[in-house]
Amino acid sequence: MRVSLLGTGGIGGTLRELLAAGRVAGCVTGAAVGSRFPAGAVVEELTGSGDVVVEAAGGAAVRAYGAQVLAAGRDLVVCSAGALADDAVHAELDAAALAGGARWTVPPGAIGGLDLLAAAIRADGAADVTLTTVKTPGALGVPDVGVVFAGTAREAALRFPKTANVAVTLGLATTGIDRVRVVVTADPAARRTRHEITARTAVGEYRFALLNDTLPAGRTSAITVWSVVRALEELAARGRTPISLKKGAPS
Ligand SMILES: NC(=O)C1=CN([C@@H]2O[C@H](COP(=O)(O)OP(=O)(O)OC[C@H]3O[C@@H](n4cnc5c(N)ncnc54)[C@H](OP(=O)(O)O)[C@@H]3O)[C@@H](O)[C@H]2O)C=CC1
Ligand SMILES: O=C([O-])CC(=O)C(=O)O
Repeated sequence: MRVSLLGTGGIGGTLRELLAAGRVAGCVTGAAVGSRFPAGAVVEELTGSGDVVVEAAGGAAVRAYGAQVLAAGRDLVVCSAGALADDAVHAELDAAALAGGARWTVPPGAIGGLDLLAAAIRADGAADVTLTTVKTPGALGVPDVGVVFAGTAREAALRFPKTANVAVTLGLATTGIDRVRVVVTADPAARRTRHEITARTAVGEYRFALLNDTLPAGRTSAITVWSVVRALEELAARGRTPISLKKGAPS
């Protein structure tokens, strides 16, 4: 499977190295496009030599190119899940995927436990899901310390468009981005990014604590790269059948 990369920063650049080194089973490098690539030629470059495109370039890139990639019949792995806090973007990707006969998916990225939570919320009864995130003020882009945000996952994505992707991913996988509660704390002493997910469901109570090393730039959890690797390997093994989550909530 040929993998094209939209974004060549922390995630995309590392993926490019892993693909070149043969570290992604069943996958080879397609195109790699950074922000200086001529905008009018991006989609052709990505789709011309890729069966699947990994977006690791930010919400604006999802909006600009995501639907075009899908409409061209190429699968899309979306890292910048925060863009999906805009329902119109979500609907646009769905429509383009239908038109192009392609699939799009959001890998778990910097969090986990979503398979269990997506199962548990299907049981009859109420479910409360909360994400508590601790990052450095620098990673969050805030001057303050302590609790800097409390609200829904959708609100978190609006407040932190570059660094609340996991909130939206959790929302999509579970009770929805308007129901999942998010608390964000800025801690200058945080040596790792901490995400804690707690869920009370009809069939049990769950707590996942994730302590992630970051990529050198200090914001993105390194595990995100490996989450994409796993998603790509599964896509390759299953002939581009999507296996990661997009929407875990029952429809
Ligand atoms: N789902 C998850 O769990 C996680 C998601 N993320 C998200 O993944 C995305 C990538 O993260 P990361 O790699 O750390 O980010 P970086 O900032 O390190 O890299 C982003 C890359 O995208 C490029 N880029 C920006 N705009 C465009 C564009 N319009 N067209 C093509 N390339 C573009 C940048 O180019 P240039 O350097 O020239 O500006 C840069 O190479 C971010 O949106 C981030 O928020 C991050 C962590 C976890
Ligand atoms: O959700 C995000 O944008 C990124 C994040 O928290 C992480 O990498 O741990």
